Amino acid sequence: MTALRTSAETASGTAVLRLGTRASVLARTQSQTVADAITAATGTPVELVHITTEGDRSQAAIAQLGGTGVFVTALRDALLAGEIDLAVHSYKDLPTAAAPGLILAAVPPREDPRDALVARDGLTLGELPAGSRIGTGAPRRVAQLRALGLGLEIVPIRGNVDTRLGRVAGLGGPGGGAGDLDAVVLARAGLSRLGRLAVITETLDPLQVLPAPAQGALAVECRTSDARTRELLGRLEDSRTRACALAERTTLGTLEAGCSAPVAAYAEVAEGEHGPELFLRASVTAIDGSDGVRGSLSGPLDDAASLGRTLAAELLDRGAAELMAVGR
Ligand SMILES: NCc1[nH]cc(CCC(=O)O)c1CC(=O)O
Repeated sequence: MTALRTSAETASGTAVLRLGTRASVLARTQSQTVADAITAATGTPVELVHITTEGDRSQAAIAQLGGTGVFVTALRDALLAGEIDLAVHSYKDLPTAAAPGLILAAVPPREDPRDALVARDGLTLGELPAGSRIGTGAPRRVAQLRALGLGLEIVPIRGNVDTRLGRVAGLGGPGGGAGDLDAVVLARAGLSRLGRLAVITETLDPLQVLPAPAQGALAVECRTSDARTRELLGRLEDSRTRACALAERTTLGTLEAGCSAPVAAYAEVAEGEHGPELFLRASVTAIDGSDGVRGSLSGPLDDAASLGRTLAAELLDRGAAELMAVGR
């Protein structure tokens, strides 16, 4: 890993916060957004430090690299070594297990968490003819797309957002990709952060395709012992986003599944009779799309974790573990 600069002070003597980021355009964009928000809220200057992770170096499928955490470990090592003061992760890429010595100091307001279809000729999912080739690498998306029964052919792909968009016929652009696919499915939030919402031909209804736990949310991490940084980062916190992500990820964790399991979960806050309530949905789908279970639950925001545990237990009762084992 390479620290571009190691200075910890500006000319005026204000302590600079060093923010570790992966080098992908999406990671740098997310990191810069958080850096700007910190500076706007606290006046503290933030500098970006580029860190290379195994997920960036290798073109192997994420599942083969050890699944959860390939994008995260190098950033966490740099935090623990004191080379950086904070790291910004896509929350959905974080392993569900806690990291000793580190704390999730802030969960900023979430982007639209839904999945998006980018198809040739402006087509929607329902308009794509049977046999159309749809690119996605996430088992959760593969399983749910197959379960729709539209006769789509799912093609495993990965790579950064531009690489994936370049595979869609007609979207290659200058020096662009092969255009060998009819469509790709990716997180709307990633396209939004990159200013590419215009390429979306359909935002997928969660009733058809439920997003990944914590999709669209960022996780800002620092050392547990670093009281100053924790205090500064606290200013970015959105407690509703944290509660939703916690409910979704507790569902995932209780199912003992990682980011490469066909598990989806989505929580929203709605006004109930006695104030805001959390409405949680989750699904587990066999990778071949042959079967699935889905459930929902609502309750107080303070009960986010227990809602996730209860919903996961219900799904396990209904055969979730057996569904996750299909095709393994
Ligand atoms: N798994 C990779 C990843 N991690 C975060 C995002 C997008 C941003 C987000 O979901 O917050 C993506 C790309 C995608 O799923 O299309």
